[in-house]
Amino acid sequence: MKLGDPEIPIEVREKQAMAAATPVPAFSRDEVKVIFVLGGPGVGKGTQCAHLVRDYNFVHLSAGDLLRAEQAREGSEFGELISTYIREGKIVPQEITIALLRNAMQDEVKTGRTKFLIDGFPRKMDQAVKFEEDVAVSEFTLYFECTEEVMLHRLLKRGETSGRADDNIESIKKRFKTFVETSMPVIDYYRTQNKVITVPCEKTKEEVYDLLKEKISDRMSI
Ligand SMILES: Nc1ncnc2c1ncn2[C@@H]1O[C@H](COP(=O)(O)OP(=O)(O)OP(=O)(O)O)[C@@H](O)[C@H]1O
Ligand SMILES: O=c1ccn([C@@H]2O[C@H](COP(=O)(O)O)[C@@H](O)[C@H]2O)c(=O)[nH]1
Ligand SMILES: [Mg+2]
Repeated sequence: MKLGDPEIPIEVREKQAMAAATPVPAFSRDEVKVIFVLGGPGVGKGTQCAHLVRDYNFVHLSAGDLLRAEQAREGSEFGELISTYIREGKIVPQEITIALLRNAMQDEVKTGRTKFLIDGFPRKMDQAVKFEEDVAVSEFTLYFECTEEVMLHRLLKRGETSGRADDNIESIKKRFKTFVETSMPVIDYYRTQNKVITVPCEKTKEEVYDLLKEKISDRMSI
């Protein structure tokens, strides 16, 4: 049976037509530029993204922030699930996170903003594959690197005021484990494609940003 075949029920033909009309991925590399921002918990991804937004007019989409907003949204059917996954340092099923990212990107593209820093995503191989198939192909990945000792110190300090349910020692240990076991393979995967720019993050925020700018200076015309 072919698309449009009159033997196929009308509802099925309508669905086929809609699927055929939706481009895959939703945004081409001409329409949007996507940079993934990865690194261990508390390494400074959000901090460095804020600098890039200030200086280069990127849209900063933190997958964690989008999940926290969805968790807090009244009437969300995923609120409890997200809350549990975040506390346990586990990766929320990709369908939820990708839908949130896709919607947020669509809103921005409508207003003409097309350069995205996607922070803290993809954290698991299935997310990487599905996002690039369905939403957009990334230009490259920024990988912020630091020792666990330094990250732990930063997270515990942030936890004094952040109010985040996962800035406590039990959750932090679980987040580190998830990062090593589940997220590092994503970085390794993009490394095999020569799409990773690694930035050491032990120094001060300003020193890290100077190094970051140096490392991406030839990519900022995107
Ligand atoms: N280079 C740095 N030196 C010292 N403190 C830093 C540095 N970079 C970030 N911080 C601080 O460390 C904490 C974590 O930074 P940030 O929130 O940017 O990390 P993150 O990678 O986005 O964390 P998460 O993975 O939990 O979202 C914040 O309190 C931030 O102010
Ligand atoms: O793609 C993602 C990104 C994040 N999560 C969950 O959110 C927390 C917090 O993320 P931050 O980037 O540290 O703000 C993370 O530990 C995961 O539980 C996710 O599931 N999927
Ligand atoms: Mg963050």
